[in-house]
Amino acid sequence: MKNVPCALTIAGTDPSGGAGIQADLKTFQELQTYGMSVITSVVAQNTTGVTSVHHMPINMIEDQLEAILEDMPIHAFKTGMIANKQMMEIISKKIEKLNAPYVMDPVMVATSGDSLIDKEARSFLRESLLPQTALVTPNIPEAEFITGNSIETVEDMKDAAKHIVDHFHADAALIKGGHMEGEAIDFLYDGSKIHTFSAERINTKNTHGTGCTYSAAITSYLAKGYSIVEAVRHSKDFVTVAISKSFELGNGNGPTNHWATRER
Ligand SMILES: Nc1ncnc2c1ncn2[C@@H]1O[C@H](COP(=O)(O)OP(=O)(O)OP(=O)(O)O)[C@@H](O)[C@H]1O
Ligand SMILES: Cc1ncc(COP(=O)(O)O)c(N)n1
Repeated sequence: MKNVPCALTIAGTDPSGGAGIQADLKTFQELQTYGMSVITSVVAQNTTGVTSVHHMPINMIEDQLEAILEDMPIHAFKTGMIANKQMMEIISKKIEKLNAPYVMDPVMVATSGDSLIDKEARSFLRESLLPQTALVTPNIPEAEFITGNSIETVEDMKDAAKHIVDHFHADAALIKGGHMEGEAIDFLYDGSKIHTFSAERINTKNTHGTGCTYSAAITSYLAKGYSIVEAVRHSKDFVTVAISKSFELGNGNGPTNHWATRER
């Protein structure tokens, strides 16, 4: 079979299968996109939190990227957890060669509250990687860090989306409202217009990996050639169904159900 959409994730791992590389590959597979992965860090974690982290040596990250670049087509790619500035520098150097829409999930802190990237990396992400993105998908605390402004209302969320595009030169910004009260409402600014995506809030604690799953779904749709607005629209449905049918597994925040859309 030729002309299969191919998507790449560059991220950390989750052996419990709900977040990181594992969530991304499950999502790519569900959306019939050929999935590939570059591992930045091996993270010992589960639904209750992170116990330890082992960072890949920088040359291993570079070699993994080169192995794919030399041999495989890439129609869209995403980044998740990139723990330090040295990793970001090597990824930044390859973006031109990757030559495909870049979706950044600016992962900083896990649902469990554990910090996943260091302070220097947060600044590098904002100053150097963000301007190269087709879309960035911060949750509220991440958007607050990027803009330096506090976000309390939906108007603040819309302002943050505009601020990220206008000042940090992402092509588009999607501010996710999972951490707000009430409706699960997200705002996308694409440089010309604010688009609103909303869903009823599902009463569950099982939200481990929602951000990873959402950005992986968007990457799949971009690999298939959808516009940013249509990719976000379909992915919002995908993540909402995955949360509504989430698994009661583990003792902490359980994982979402990546195959839920199939059964609808
Ligand atoms: N309880 C919920 N019910 C319905 N939708 C939700 C719920 N929680 C989060 N969402 C939606 O899930 C998507 C991910 O949003 P969220 O703000 O939780 O991202 P995140 O914080 O990056 O995720 P994570 O929890 O994986 O770190 C968004 O579309 C958000 O609106
Ligand atoms: C490797 C990795 N990447 C990202 C997350 C964030 O996901 P969540 O906030 O849902 O735990 C995570 N826990 N682990």
